[in-house]
Amino acid sequence: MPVYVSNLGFPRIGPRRELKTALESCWSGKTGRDALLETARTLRAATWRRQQALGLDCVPSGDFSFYDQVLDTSVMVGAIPAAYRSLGAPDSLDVYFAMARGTQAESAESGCSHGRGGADVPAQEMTKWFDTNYHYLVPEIGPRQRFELTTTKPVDEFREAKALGIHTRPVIIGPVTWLLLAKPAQEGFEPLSRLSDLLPVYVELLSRLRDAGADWVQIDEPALVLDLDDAARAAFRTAYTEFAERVSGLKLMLATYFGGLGDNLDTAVALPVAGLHVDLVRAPEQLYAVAEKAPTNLTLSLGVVDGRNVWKTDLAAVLDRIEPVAARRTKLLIAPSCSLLHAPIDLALETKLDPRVKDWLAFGVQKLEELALLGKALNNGRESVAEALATNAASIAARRASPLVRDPAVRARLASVDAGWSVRSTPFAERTVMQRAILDLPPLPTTTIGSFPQTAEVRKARAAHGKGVLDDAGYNAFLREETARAIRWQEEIGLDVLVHGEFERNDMVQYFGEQLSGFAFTRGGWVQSYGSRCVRPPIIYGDVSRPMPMTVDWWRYAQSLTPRPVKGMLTGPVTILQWSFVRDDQSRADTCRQIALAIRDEVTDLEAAGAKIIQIDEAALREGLPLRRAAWQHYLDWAVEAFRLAASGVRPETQVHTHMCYSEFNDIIAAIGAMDADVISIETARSKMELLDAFATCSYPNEIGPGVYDIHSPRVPSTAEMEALLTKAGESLSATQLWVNPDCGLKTRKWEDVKPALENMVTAAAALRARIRAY
Ligand SMILES: Nc1nc2c(c(=O)[nH]1)N[C@@H](CNc1ccc(C(=O)N[C@@H](CCC(=O)N[C@@H](CCC(=O)N[C@@H](CCC(=O)O)C(=O)O)C(=O)O)C(=O)O)cc1)CN2
Ligand code: MET
Ligand SMILES: [Zn+2]
Repeated sequence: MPVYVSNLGFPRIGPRRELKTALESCWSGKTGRDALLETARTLRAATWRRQQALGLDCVPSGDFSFYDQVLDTSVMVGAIPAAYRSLGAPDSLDVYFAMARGTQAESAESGCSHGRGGADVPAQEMTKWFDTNYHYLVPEIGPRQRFELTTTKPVDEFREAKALGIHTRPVIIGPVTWLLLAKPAQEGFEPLSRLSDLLPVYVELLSRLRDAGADWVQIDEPALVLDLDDAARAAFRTAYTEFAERVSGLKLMLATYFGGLGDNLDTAVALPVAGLHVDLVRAPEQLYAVAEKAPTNLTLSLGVVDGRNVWKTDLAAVLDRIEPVAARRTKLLIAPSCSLLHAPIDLALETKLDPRVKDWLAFGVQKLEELALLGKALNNGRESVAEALATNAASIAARRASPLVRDPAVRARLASVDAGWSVRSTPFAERTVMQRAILDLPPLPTTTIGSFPQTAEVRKARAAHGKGVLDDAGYNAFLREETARAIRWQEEIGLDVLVHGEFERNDMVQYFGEQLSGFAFTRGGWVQSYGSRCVRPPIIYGDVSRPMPMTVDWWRYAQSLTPRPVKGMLTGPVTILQWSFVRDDQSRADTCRQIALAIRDEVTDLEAAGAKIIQIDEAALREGLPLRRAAWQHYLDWAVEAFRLAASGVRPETQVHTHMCYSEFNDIIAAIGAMDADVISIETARSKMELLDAFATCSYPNEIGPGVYDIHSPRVPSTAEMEALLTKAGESLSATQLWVNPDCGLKTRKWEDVKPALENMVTAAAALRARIRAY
């Protein structure tokens, strides 16, 4: 039996972000719904045809989404909270986009929204998909949730492909993972307890897929790589036994990814499914155990090409490992480790990359080419593709031997770092006294997280500059004007600690990546982050250093305009690491330490230029946490150490801030304390300050700015709302500890929302100050 070549999912944004453009155009009312549907159909067709042309035996369908695949699943099974149901038919795009984005902002926007009547409904909560920078919309499940098949999206898309003559393997999210990702609609409730009510909907869906002609269905259960309790393991047995008993004539490929099955392996191989996909990139060591334990009639899908990174696969090394398995097993597939959702689409579009580095890379399309090649080598012998294998081997060898990846100066410097480099010279209790004397801020000082709106004008100017249409002088003058306006406005409304606004930055990671040595960056290597929002993660291919100051001139200019302190604004080493494609030839910890030294240089340069406050954002610290608890401590040790290495080169008078968003702090509060930032700002508005419990319980000693303004929504919070949140914060923390700020940066918002919101925030802080003074 041959080895089949398959894919688990392809990016849906389109090679030129066609879906982003169509979505935003529709949301803004510029184009209608039909145009959006048409773009989506065209993209799906092109994606299927392309994969078929690449020689895949197994092309996925159902991996398309207008916003998020978890939201698709929620809507499909009817998990639509009451607030959204009044906005339209449950299977309509009105309801779908309302769940994704809330409704207040769109009340003025026509195209995609009909009959909302100015409803003010917030979006569903968004959080990170496992350890990726992709966000999903969190399902909300209560005890009375009625499940019913509300859309037949997977069936529709299967038929759509079939009509084009392409027989696909539909992809759906499995019921157990979906329930484990859900949050309870009321405290103390366990969404997983609703499994038996959910299963009939899945049975109906699977039956319909079979009736439509599907023979295999890929059912994603990445939760199988997490630490699971007995109840969760039992849920897997219940669900898949039910499917085996109630759906005949359909084979399920149970897909696991982002890690090894570990102690869930016995559970997984015992499930009555026809196939099991395992991630052999994150967990290569599990190949032996999986092959050993999997019954011979279980089709194995081996994830041998990295779906989470951009490096060419060492094809000979993969063949060395797979050939012995292929010789012994008859039912075998090869695939990417996970869906290609997390990879950029096509390297061929990168015309400006250093050709030496480009030769080491494979994006989504190239990864599928690698798989096709591996399939030929396994089925027809390596000699049948000898030339292609030799070319691949040459690229792998060139990268390994390249002087581009090693910088002796960086290595020598890192070797000379001693423990003293990552400790502030003075303890916080003494630093804070010195900082207070210098900064002379009122109690409850107000500030923002850094970015101000990235308006169309700002992006256009940058695009024009990139194309050479706007020269350096013109671009700089434009950015200075934006910055000056932002500074003036912050002074006017009475913010205490100002920011320059980050207008010069395309993205908080890419901006630094473009200036650091050892990094490459792409023109079109977009990856979806959430909805229509995308990022171009830089590629770290070599040792990292900072040839020149990166932010000092912008800071200096902004500070020259005002007597109030302007924060120096940097992205921290863990976040730069986490949101880049990282080299796979050394540990993440080592790469992170190199970045930390580069940021440390920037920190000390900002201080030398006169900055009294420097913020080092570590937005991704929590998401970098390994999926398995056993690996946490090791990660936290090196991640915190890297932050401290970046932050500790300054005098005690210099105040170091950090910022984190989307963080569940309870589990990692000790590590956050160990970062020893003088001030931390965190996202707390949506959770109504619940996050602060962790800080209060551990008597967190340093200063904290709990976000009082949810920036992910265009809604303008009232003064009373923010005052109430601050009062609540004051109950768990001391007033001398508190700062007042939004949840996160304001780059995705519009000035017309930001202005009243921040004015209200300043008023709320003033009201609270007055109350404190009255005591
Ligand atoms: N890397 C990263 N990850 C993160 C965040 C983050 O800020 N950065 N924040 C959190 C939430 N995630 C987010 C991810 C993306 C965006 C975002 O706003 N992305 C922008 C792109 C940002 C960017 O790179 N902008 C470039 C390119 C802009 C662009 O599209 N230009 C046009 C032309 C310009 C025009 O005419 O409009 C083009 O190149 O085609 C720039 O400003 O220079 C978008 O999708 O719209 C926001 C939040 C978590 N993860
Ligand atoms: N300084 C950054 C900003 O304000 C921090 C964002 S965290 C995703 O945009
Ligand atoms: Zn943030």
